[in-house]
Amino acid sequence: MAQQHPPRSHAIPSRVRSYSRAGGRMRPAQAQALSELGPRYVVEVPRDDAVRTVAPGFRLEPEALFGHAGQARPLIVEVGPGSGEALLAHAASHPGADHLAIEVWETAIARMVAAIARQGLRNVRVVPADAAQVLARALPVSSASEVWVFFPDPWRKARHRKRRLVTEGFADSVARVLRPGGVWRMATDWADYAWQMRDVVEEVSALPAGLRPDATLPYFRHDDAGARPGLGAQGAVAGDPGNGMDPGSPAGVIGGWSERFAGRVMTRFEQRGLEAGRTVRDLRAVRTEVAWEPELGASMLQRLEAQRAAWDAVEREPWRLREADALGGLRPDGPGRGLRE
Ligand SMILES: C[S@@+](CC[C@H](N)C(=O)[O-])C[C@H]1O[C@@H](n2cnc3c(N)ncnc32)[C@H](O)[C@@H]1O
Repeated sequence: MAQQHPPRSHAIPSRVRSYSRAGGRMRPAQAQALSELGPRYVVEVPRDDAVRTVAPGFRLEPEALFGHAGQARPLIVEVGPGSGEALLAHAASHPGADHLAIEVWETAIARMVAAIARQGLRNVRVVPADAAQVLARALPVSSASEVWVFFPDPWRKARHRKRRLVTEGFADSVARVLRPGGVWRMATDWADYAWQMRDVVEEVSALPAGLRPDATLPYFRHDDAGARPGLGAQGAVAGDPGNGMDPGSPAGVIGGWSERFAGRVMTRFEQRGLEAGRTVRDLRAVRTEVAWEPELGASMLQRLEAQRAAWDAVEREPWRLREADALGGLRPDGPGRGLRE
């Protein structure tokens, strides 16, 4: 069946900044690498009203960008790749695929372009902009085979949670750019963020948004399997309450974690989490072949908007908690249902 897309409006992507640094001081060698190599690898992005924003009318054309207009190739998009270790390793071993890094931090971009040039990679380009805006409007619909978000900034404090990148709105944009069958990969070392990611994917897939959680390790609603090593896929039987499994959650269909993505290179962010004794969790969601009915898209947006308004009201008037809970959606004070590590 031909893929149809809902007439969704992405006119107002989040202006909440998910990053703490974009500029900063660079070493002279990094500044030189950026000015010499930037024109070859870094996409020039017309700005909206601030640095790292994307002008509303700007459209990226991946095939033209990689110099093979009219010829579709796999496209891997990494959001916040830092210095690009994972993406560049993948690009080196997959010369037939294009790789797009969307990163805001200039120092990381400078390191990345130096590494691209050093390794002689011809299939990597860098977009220096807020990924929330790039995915929401600059990348074409159904253009990416994979979207990666590894170790996004955790924003631990409750009042900072709203800065987290992985939200329902972001998930909707990921669904927008993924091709049917395309894969969204995530990883984090923060338990409550992992649960937020899982909740987001579940929430968005409960609406007909075209993302399906693709979990291979079942989770336990009442006692976190992911936080208890040894209780992995082998330790649990789907739907068996005797195993502590939530009887209502068939393993591998809803929720849960994925095995570590083999293409994920160990970075200092993962290393730091492991050294601090945190559990690293991978998640995966797949873009379904769902055919969109215009009314479906509209009702989905309406529901999301109602949920957001309800949770906004709770901030002002905390006694509205029950009403907001009844509407569902993500609690802004951090889903993850109280999991601590
Ligand atoms: C904690 S680092 C992780 C880097 C890398 N993914 C890794 O696993 O090592 C998060 C990165 O995401 C970038 N980032 C945060 N928000 C972003 C956004 N909205 N658009 C693009 N990059 C973003 C930050 O600049 C930073 O480089």
